[in-house]
Amino acid sequence: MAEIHEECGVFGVYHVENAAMLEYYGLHSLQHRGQESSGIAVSDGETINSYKGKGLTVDVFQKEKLSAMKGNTAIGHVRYSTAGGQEAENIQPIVSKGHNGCLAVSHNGQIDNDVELRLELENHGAIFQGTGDSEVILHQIQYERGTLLERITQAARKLDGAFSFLVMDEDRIYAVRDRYGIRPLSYAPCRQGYVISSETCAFEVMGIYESYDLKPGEIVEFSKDIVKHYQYTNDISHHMCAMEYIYFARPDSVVEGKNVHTFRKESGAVLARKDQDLHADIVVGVPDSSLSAAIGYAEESGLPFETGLFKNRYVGRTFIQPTQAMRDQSVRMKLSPVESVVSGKSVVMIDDSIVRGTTSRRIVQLLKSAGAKEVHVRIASPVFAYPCFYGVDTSTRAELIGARLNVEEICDYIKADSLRYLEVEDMREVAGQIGLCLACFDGKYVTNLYTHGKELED
Ligand SMILES: O=P(O)(O)OC[C@H]1O[C@H](OP(=O)(O)OP(=O)(O)O)[C@H](O)[C@@H]1O
Ligand SMILES: NC(=O)CC[C@H](N)C(=O)O
Ligand code: SF4
Ligand SMILES: [Mg+2]
Repeated sequence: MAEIHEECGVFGVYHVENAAMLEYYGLHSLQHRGQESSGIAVSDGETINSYKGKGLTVDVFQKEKLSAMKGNTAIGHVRYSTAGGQEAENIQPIVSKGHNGCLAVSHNGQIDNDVELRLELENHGAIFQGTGDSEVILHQIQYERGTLLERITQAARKLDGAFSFLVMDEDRIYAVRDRYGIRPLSYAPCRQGYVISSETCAFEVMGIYESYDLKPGEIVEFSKDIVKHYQYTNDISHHMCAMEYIYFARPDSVVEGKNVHTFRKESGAVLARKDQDLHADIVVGVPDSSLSAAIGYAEESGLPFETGLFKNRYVGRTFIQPTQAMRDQSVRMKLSPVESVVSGKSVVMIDDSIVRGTTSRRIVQLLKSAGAKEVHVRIASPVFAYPCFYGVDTSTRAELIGARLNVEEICDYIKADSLRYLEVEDMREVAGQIGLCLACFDGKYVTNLYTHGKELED
């Protein structure tokens, strides 16, 4: 794979009038998790209708479309593909119409034994529409026997990897989380029903401030206006994706009880404590995802937090651009130094991560060309050296600068006066009781990688 992408977002609405409209607002709040495609499936109690398309939620859905999608139960999805391409067949929710009714599935994460399960299902006669891993979830549920809950339970036990997914039939929604707790999934009461979301920021826009997280290995059933909890396995662990806190999630989201902005601020404070001997004038964060960490660094060090970089909000996330030339151009279009702020100053520049080094290298150059005397780069995460197999579309190991160069060499490459990262142990300290997946930093994958493991050799 040649790109790094973000993740997907899932959102469900159970038993709320005009579910499609609420679903739209939910997906819009999760847009930062995936911008490739957007889709909504609505149940009117008798059948499931879906509509999906490429692009942002606001572009795919118009008011007329949403008003025509009648029903009070819905699931939706915003996607960044990690398995299977961007073709229409892979856009979610994936819907099936079988002899026993309709089913729709929305998935965030990555099924790592997808190749093995797909082969087995095909050998039993399954005909897949697309090439993605998420369709395996739907087929596996259809393949099992018993009630829908029994079929989901059996399927969840066979799926390995990272998954937070929603399954909807004509009158129920099931929310399911993998046994390792890698991807977030929360739910909250909403009017006479419930809403379910990858991130809690989607609840806040609905005026909902109290929500609950699914536990690893849990299935939560929303039916007959009540919530029922089932544990499909007791073989569980807690490995919440550290990158959710570092980069992906919105700062106003609460993940596993911890606010993302607070996590980032505390990470910045840890960086500052390691810099007792550094004499600098100002702290500048790379907008937007590093601003919380920069505020934390400034507070801890006593240095002023300054807006030394201005971001043009209409340029998307840069590390999703397919070629290096496009990435370079995007960083240039996106960020401008504020000369009057940085000129003649020794700057501590905080970013959340270095992936290929494009952003840091360009920004150091921008700050220096605007007159910065020194630029000390501080990264609020450890060295990113291993690809992710859990729902984040990363480069091959060779494309990650942290896999090829040591910290001193990276510092030379980005032409900084000094460079410091956080350590894996620092992330654990900030997370406290919350168990983290840190595999992209330490290479300690929490699951078997099956056929995907060979990508580590690329
Ligand atoms: O080393 P690189 O390959 O350049 O990637 C690292 C950069 O990519 C991300 O920002 P991005 O510009 O994607 O999005 P953001 O505006 O949300 O921070 C991240 O926050 C780093 O700034
Ligand atoms: N980023 C994600 O969570 C993507 C989900 C799924 N693996 C897909 O490619 O559609
Ligand atoms: S490998 Fe990294 S990005 Fe992937 S789930 Fe683990 S912490 Fe998150
Ligand atoms: Mg950034």
